[in-house]
Amino acid sequence: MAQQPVRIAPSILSADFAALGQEIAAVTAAGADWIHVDVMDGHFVPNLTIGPMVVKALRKHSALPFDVHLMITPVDPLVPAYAEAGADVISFHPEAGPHVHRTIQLIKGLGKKAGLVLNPATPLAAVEPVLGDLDLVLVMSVNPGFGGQAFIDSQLAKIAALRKAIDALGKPIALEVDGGVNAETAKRCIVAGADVLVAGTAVFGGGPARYADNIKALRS
Ligand SMILES: O=C(CO)[C@@H](O)[C@H](O)COP(=O)(O)O
Repeated sequence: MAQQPVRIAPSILSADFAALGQEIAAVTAAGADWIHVDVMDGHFVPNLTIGPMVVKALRKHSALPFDVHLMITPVDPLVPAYAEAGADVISFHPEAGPHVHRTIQLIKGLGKKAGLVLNPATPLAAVEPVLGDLDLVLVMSVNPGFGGQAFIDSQLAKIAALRKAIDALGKPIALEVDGGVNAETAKRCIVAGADVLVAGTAVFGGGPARYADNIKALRS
């Protein structure tokens, strides 16, 4: 399926954690398309963030799709809790469990969209055998764990190769990029073929008065 109009998914990792409900409502009003929720377990990645109870509590603050990126291992035991909490898209890493295809089926069986995430050093080959089973592929353009890192240019070639593979399949698989995305790198991601941009610093920087302009700058 051809590249879709760009959707902007603010990463709430860069929001004010003391006011997450208001932050989500504010980016929703400012024109965001999805809400990106980074779930980190403290050992798959060196940071600890958001449990399913928090996702459930946040759900009522926006009607936008919740795009939940699970940076946890093992992943399968916690997928049902995030599905029940209100995730719409659930993405995981091929390194996070022994049976990638089974995890995709688990997510889809719960009525959710399934995504696979490629770290900067994870090759394209990790997604190829299951590409047709996915609703989304997320290319990490930083090593996951923290916001505010610099975009890794070498990931643009991976995005371009995925664009070709998705177009060849002709399926509506979203191609998402996350990490160091700002108005300048966003352009290069879109040219390479991305159609969902995750951004933390570039959306939440400057406070709520800037959110609408920040989102517009990324989209344009
Ligand atoms: O998942 C992650 C980091 O692990 C990202 O979602 C970051 O939260 C993006 O932050 P910026 O690079 O846009 O500041």
